[in-house]
Amino acid sequence: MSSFSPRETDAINAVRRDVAKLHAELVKYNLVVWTGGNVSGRVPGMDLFVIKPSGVLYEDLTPENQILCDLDGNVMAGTPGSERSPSSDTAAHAYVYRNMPRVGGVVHTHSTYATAWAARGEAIPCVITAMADEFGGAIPVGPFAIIGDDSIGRGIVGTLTGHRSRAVLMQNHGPFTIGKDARDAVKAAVMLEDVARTIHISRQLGDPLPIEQRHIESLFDRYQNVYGQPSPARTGVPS
Ligand SMILES: O=C(CO)[C@@H](O)[C@@H](O)COP(=O)(O)O
Repeated sequence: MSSFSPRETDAINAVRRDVAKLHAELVKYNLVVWTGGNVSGRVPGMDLFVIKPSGVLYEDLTPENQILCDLDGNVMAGTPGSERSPSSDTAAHAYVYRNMPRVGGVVHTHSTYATAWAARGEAIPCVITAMADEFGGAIPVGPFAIIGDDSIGRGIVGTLTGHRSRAVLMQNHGPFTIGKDARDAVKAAVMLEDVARTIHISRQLGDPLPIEQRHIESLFDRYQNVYGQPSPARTGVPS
């Protein structure tokens, strides 16, 4: 039986709420069919993460039936949801959290266009400014890996460590995305599918034109550091 302080319990429950709610975004943006995707979130300050239960329909997901795991992917006994099996990809998510300490969220989908690129084992070239903004360059391909052990996680970490992209196309399988938190990882999955579709269509019409690296650099820097509303970190003003 796991026991946590009130502060730890609050932190866990906040991630449970976020992760449960964020699965609806996968449906909203047509990134999944049936139960074919998953979201997880690291619990800040704890060696724990929350992930969806395997095979449960998105409309049935609640904060209480999310599953709390340690960074080895073991379910924390006696915690809400622990009576169910965690996502099939729990080992992959856990491997990412163990080996990429700045990652706070992981998402996996089989979104159509990104998965079509993954089936070809082809990186998505950075030929539109939206990709430069969000990913800072091409979307890389990770190795073919069978679900069930650390293989997929090793492929994600091996591909994305030191890479600006928050998305990787696991060959013959589909996209995995990472972020500073679960919401950021979901955003990466949404934006990935959008650029995968656009560039696929462009390729049907001809050869897309490359963007000079210096322009990719300036676009990425602007989007990551200027775009949107001033953040408290930049202004010190609480939101
Ligand atoms: O890709 C796969 C299986 O190959 C899984 O991620 C997908 O079916 C979702 O499984 P879970 O419901 O998260 O266990």
